[in-house]
Parts: sequence; C-alpha cells; structure tokens
Amino acid sequence: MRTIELTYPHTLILEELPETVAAIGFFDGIHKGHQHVIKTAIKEAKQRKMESAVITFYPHPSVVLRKDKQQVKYITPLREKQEVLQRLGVERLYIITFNSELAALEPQGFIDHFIKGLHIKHLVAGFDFSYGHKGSGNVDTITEHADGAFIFTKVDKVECDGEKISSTRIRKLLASGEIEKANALLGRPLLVDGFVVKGAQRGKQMGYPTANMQTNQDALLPKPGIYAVKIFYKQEKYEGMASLGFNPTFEANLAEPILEVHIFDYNHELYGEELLVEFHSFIREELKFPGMQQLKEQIANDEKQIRRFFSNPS
Ligand SMILES: Cc1cc2nc3c(=O)[nH]c(=O)nc-3n(C[C@H](O)[C@H](O)[C@H](O)COP(=O)(O)O)c2cc1C
Ligand SMILES: Nc1ncnc2c1ncn2[C@@H]1O[C@H](COP(=O)(O)OP(=O)(O)O)[C@@H](O)[C@H]1O
Repeated sequence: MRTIELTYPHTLILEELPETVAAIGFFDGIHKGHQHVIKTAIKEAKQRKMESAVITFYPHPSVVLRKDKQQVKYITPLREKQEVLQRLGVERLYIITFNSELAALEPQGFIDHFIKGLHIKHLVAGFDFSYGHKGSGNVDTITEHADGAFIFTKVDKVECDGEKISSTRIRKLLASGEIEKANALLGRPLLVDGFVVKGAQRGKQMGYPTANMQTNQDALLPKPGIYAVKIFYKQEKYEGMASLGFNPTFEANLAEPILEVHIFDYNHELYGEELLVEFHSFIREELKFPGMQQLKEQIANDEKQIRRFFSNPS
C-alpha cells in the first residue's frame, strides 16, 4: 500500500495518477461498518481493473473546528489505521491534512480538488458521510457535484444487535470495559502499541515482572483495570495479563494510567523494545491492597483466571 499525505492545495498531476475507486471517510477504528465501505471499493476496483484507495483525514476535524484543548484520542491512531488498511488489501492511502483551509473549502471545491483531481472514477462512502464547509455536502449532493466525472455508491449502515455500529458506540464500550463487545464491533481485538520503559522495579520482586509501556499519546485506552491480553513481540505472539491503571497499592497520585504487561512463560529483558498489546477480556477493576503480599495473591488468582480464559475460548 502506498501512503500519500496531502495538504490543501495538493500539487498532484491528474494525468500521472491511476484511475481509482476510492472509499472516503474518517474511519476511526475501521470497524465492521467502515470495513463494509472499504471492501465495497476494493471489490469495485477489482471488477473495473482500477486501483483501490482510501481517502481519509488527519487530525480529527474536531481538533480544528472545536479548538478544544483536550487532545483527541483515536481507536486507531494513524499507524494502526495504515496497518489495518494494508491488511484489508487497500492499494493506495491518501491522508488529507484537516486544517482550517480545508475546513473552509466549499463542497464543490472539495470534490473538484480531492475527488476529480485525484482521478477518482468511482467513490464509495457510508450513508452519513459529509464534506465541504460545515459539512454542507452529503451523500445526496455528491452526484450533482460529480457532474458525470465519477460514479458514487452509498453504503448503508451496518448494525449489530439492532443498533448502528459506530466509532462513538465503540468508544463508549471501551470506556465501560466492555472489551469483548467492542472487539466484536471492530471485527478484531483492540490493539495498543508502545515501548517498554523502566518502572519502580517492584514487579520482579513480586514474582510478576511487568513491562511498563509508553503508549502513543494519540491512542485511546480502554477503562482502567486488569485484562487478559495477547502480546506481539518480534513476530511471536504470547499470552499474558495487563494492568492498566494507577497502581493504588503503591502510588498516591499518578496523573495518567500506566499500561503494564506480564507475559506468561517468558523471562528476558524487554527494556526499549516495542510490544503490541491486544485486549481480549476485562477481568476486574484495580484495587488498593494493604500491601505487596495481598496484591501478589490476587495477581496469582488473576493469572489462573486468565490462563483458563485463554484455554477455553467460548
Ligand atoms: C495482573 C495484574 C494485576 C494488578 N492489579 C493491581 C491492583 O489491583 N492494584 C494495584 O495497585 N496494582 C495492581 N497491579 C500493578 C502492580 O502494582 C504493578 O505491576 C507492580 O507494582 C509493579 O510495578 P513496576 O512494574 O513499576 O515495578 C497489577 C499488575 C498485574 C500484572
Ligand atoms: N514475563 C515477563 N513479562 C514482562 N516483563 C518481563 C518478563 N520477564 C522479564 N521481563 C523484564 O522485566 C521488566 C519488568 O520488571 P519489573 O520488576 O516490573 O521492572 P519495572 O518496574 O522496570 O517494570 C520488563 O520490562 C522486562 O524487561
């Protein structure tokens, strides 16, 4: 997959670009609804012997439009998004910088510059896609703005349990610790990546070394607690347990939750290494114990429960 970052106005030359079928959207999470839109574009591209593409934006429009100081967190930060799209078989990824110039562009100008101007012959979007200044262009105006230059396909909403699958719904599930349900809507387990940094060195003392992770600032983390996780490290996959939280037994006031993972049946140094952590099941909330011994007993119980969870997938 070829990734091309574009800032308005781009300088790509139409004649040098392949005829393309593109799916367009913000696609945070690339959940099953998004996947349906993207797979529709890939299928159409194959049939028409054109290149398949995804057109997306970064950062999230709310960063520019609401100007709120709070950082936007993503279910799929840019890198994860790229990896998931690559796995889906997308050939070309356009990432359009969402800035105030882009936000000011009228719908017709947006279509002319970023759809016709990128040699898109067929555009696919979800039913609620909007574009142009104040989102005033929508799926009912695209065909008019296309003016015969490309075909448009609207993809209807995908539901699960009678409710629309959406990034907002997945965010709520993650915030309440309903990881299995969130994973079902994502169509794959939530993945968080990070580098191993030094902690307080208590883990080894307890018999449960925990790799403390420095995660991407952009990444949305689930509700704090103890989780059954799988860890990818150097092409290998391991089972383990994660603690995401504030370590109330030892720490008085951590500002941000820390993600720590104990890898089962593993015993090597990991400092400085990159780990990918897949969240599979929420086990319990973190608790404040009277001391290290009581916490250690609880962690031994967590281990039993998590090993059981992985050996009986239901
Ligand atoms: C499975 C598991 C469960 C944990 N549960 C708790 C908990 O309930 N309360 C708590 O204060 N810390 C909990 N922790 C975090 C430990 O306090 C932390 O891993 C330990 O202090 C080691 O920290 P260090 O890596 O900075 O040395 C848990 C850790 C693991 C791996
Ligand atoms: N099975 C394992 N799971 C996690 N980390 C391990 C494991 N075995 C060895 N380690 C190493 O031990 C470190 C964690 O030990 P710990 O005493 O908790 O130190 P720290 O407080 O620096 O995290 C990890 O960063 C890693 O280098």
